[in-house]
Amino acid sequence: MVRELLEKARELSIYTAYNTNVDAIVYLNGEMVQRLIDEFGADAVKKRMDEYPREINEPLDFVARLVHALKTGKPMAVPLVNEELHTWFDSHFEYDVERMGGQAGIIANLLANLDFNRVLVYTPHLAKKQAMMFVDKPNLLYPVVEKGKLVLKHPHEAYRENDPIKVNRIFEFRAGTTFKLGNETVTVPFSGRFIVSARFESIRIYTEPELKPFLPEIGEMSDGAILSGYQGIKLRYSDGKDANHYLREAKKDILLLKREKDVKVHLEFASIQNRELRKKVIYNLFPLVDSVGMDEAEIAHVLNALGYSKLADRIFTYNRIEDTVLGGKILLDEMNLEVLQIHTIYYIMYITHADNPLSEDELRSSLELATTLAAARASLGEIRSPEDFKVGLNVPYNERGEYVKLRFEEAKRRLRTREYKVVIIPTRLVKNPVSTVGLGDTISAGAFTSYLALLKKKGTL
Ligand SMILES: Nc1ncnc2c1ncn2[C@@H]1O[C@H](COP(=O)(O)OP(=O)(O)O)[C@@H](O)[C@H]1O
Ligand SMILES: O=P(O)(O)OC[C@H]1O[C@](O)(CO)[C@@H](O)[C@@H]1O
Ligand SMILES: [Mg+2]
Repeated sequence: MVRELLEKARELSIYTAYNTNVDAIVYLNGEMVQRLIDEFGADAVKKRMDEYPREINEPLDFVARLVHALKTGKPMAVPLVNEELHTWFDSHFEYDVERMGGQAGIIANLLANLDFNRVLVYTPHLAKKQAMMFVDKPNLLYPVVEKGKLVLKHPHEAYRENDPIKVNRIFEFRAGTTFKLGNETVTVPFSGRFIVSARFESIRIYTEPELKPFLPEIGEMSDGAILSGYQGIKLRYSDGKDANHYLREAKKDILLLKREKDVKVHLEFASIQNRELRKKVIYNLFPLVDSVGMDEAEIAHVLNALGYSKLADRIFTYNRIEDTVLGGKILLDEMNLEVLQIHTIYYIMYITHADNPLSEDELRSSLELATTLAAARASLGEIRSPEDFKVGLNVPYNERGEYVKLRFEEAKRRLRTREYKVVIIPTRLVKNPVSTVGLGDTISAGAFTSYLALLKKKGTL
């Protein structure tokens, strides 16, 4: 069933924008964390953890937020705003791997390798190094404007020498890693990643003015669009531009994509530390898109920005299904989304209104496809061909799978869910993943494209 669904999804053409970067990955072990804590002293680290810096301005901010992420085992991302820290990072870490990062980049490579009909990827900054991180597949194209016309080229042929390049540092951590924080012994509860996201002036999230008039044409030639990277917008820039400017442009982009045809748009949410910016992204963009995807830390942050701080704290601390369903319902209704997808370490959930054309079984099969793809990527590091999907089918559901289903049935009984379709599946969880960064993007790409394929089968796309 999921295999056939993947076949169907592969017939689609997808547009994806905006963010790409280089992910420089470090695999953390206990000694490395211990050295960092010892360098600054446990007391200083704890004090800074209490202050909870939302940006990385100096090394101690990084160590404090990293240790906090390790204690909770939650996927977190914190912006690096001080360019001078590159030297500090480079003197402290050797990068084990460099690979394509950014939702748009990861999703483009994934869908291209799965042999989708066509994957059109747009990123406003395409330096040669970045371009070369795109896979060499003929179905992967980048839009350029030549002599007033839209031309589609492979990213390898479309790079611009002088474009800036953005490097994010990814710290992969594994469940069971231990270290001491003063008298306390910390054991990392879940595997995941901590992202130090580069946030510098030179990187902007937008569509170049020459390309913008072609967005309706791009929308028309696509079955769906997956947009992400808004977390990279800064509140203010030294040239006087601000987040309001970029968000207004982002809204125009979505409306332009939908102008000739109501192409379905999925927004992949990512962590936004700054509450003001988070709120702006949610209020400006969520009402314009059809589908949103995010992880458990992100739904908690979103609900917090919408004023549901108690519920947000509960989700962040306990990750209870009942709270996530409640939070999901609130978000679906307040933003009037068609579909909301939440991925967590133990389960993935869809929430739609009751009039969604897909049945609960169909929605579940879309999530099955998503977790199977993520399991394949976690096992292999990369999905290089449609055949790799099979690897995911051999990964068992996580050990809490039955418990997840039980708690979900309980939650459904307790909460009013008649006006909604809520479905949940346990994740297929790889014990020793090659890496975890990008697994959420993989889930969302698999979920959204299979959702579209199912709509198409029903004649409602
Ligand atoms: N070891 C693993 N095996 C399979 N799936 C995993 C594994 N670890 C995490 N996942 C899935 O990946 C998701 C991570 O998503 P997210 O936090 O959005 O990551 P990213 O933003 O880096 O893509 C988790 O919610 C979980 O469903
Ligand atoms: O917020 P940024 O800096 O665009 O980075 C997004 C990060 O999220 C990922 O796309 C994973 O979801 C990473 O590859 C990347 O480093
Ligand atoms: Mg994510």
